[in-house]
Amino acid sequence: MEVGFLGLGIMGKAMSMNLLRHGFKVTVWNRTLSKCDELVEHGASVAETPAAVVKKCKYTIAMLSDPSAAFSVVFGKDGILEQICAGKGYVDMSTVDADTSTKINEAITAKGGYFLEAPVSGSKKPAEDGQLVILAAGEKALYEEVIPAFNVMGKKSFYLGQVGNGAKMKLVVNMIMGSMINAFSEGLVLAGRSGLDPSVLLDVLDLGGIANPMFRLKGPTMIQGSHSPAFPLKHQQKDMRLALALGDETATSMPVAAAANEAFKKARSMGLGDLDFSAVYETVKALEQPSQKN
Ligand SMILES: NC(=O)C1=CN([C@@H]2O[C@H](COP(=O)(O)OP(=O)(O)OC[C@H]3O[C@@H](n4cnc5c(N)ncnc54)[C@H](OP(=O)(O)O)[C@@H]3O)[C@@H](O)[C@H]2O)C=CC1
Ligand SMILES: O=CCCC(=O)O
Repeated sequence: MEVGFLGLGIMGKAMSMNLLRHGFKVTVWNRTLSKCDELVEHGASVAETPAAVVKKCKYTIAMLSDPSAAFSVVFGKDGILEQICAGKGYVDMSTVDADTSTKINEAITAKGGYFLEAPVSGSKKPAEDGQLVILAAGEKALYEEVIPAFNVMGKKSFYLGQVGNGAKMKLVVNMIMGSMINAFSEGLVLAGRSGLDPSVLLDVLDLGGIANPMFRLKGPTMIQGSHSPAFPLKHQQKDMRLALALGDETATSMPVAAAANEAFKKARSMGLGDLDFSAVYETVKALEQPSQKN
């Protein structure tokens, strides 16, 4: 199977590498073209523009940073719309909001193409290991045609119906995750300031009812103050912002998520946006220690 792949950031690089490893013919494009070199070493072809990828491939997958990037590769000069036509499919796996996906779907289908949104749960390591959870919605026929690629990139694919449902599911998941990492950060700092060993807290948490892979994976590196990016904090803040907008649309009160978003914004203002989202811990640590006198 031949596929195009747009966007070779942390996730796109790992996902396209996986496709190559499993025998797919992959044509890649990235805004910063030099990032294609490593994929070429592993057998990929390169195209100069998103339009050139679509011209060459029946199916094109994208994994881009945010709604603005997703729009840019579709509607911009040399973008997808210049070549998409009947018989070609476009699969956007970026995390965006339902409105962005809907507008892209309308533009692609107006040209006769097929569209599927397919954001993913799981980070750098699951992407490298082909263990993502894929949240697809849109054209069912396209979903069925690209299942071989999803089976290589992920451990489970959900088909969620109409365009927008994949984006919404992904934002709900990341809203929960963003709130959890904030509560976890506060717990680690509270333990330390209460004279407890945060490492022992990790052991206690891991044996109880709120044990989870995220605490297990991030806890030790957070305690060390190491936040090498797997999921950049700026993207987590984007997801909180989009989830809160979904809360506005549906009149859903989310005070916990709103507070978590403020912490991610604070982290960005401290220059931590390109670090892992676990760096939100540093904002809690940075807050002045309360006076013991009162
Ligand atoms: N990292 C993670 O753990 C996960 C991330 N996601 C989501 O996946 C998407 C990608 O994440 P990730 O790989 O971590 O992000 P990165 O920041 O590592 O990569 C972003 C990619 O988007 C490209 N890009 C950014 N702006 C534009 C633009 N205007 N036009 C064209 N290309 C652009 C970048 O190109 P360039 O190289 O030129 O900058 C790069 O290829 C995001 O939506 C994120 O929320 C989902 C699940 C997990
Ligand atoms: O969007 C990023 C999700 C990261 C994860 O699921 O661990």
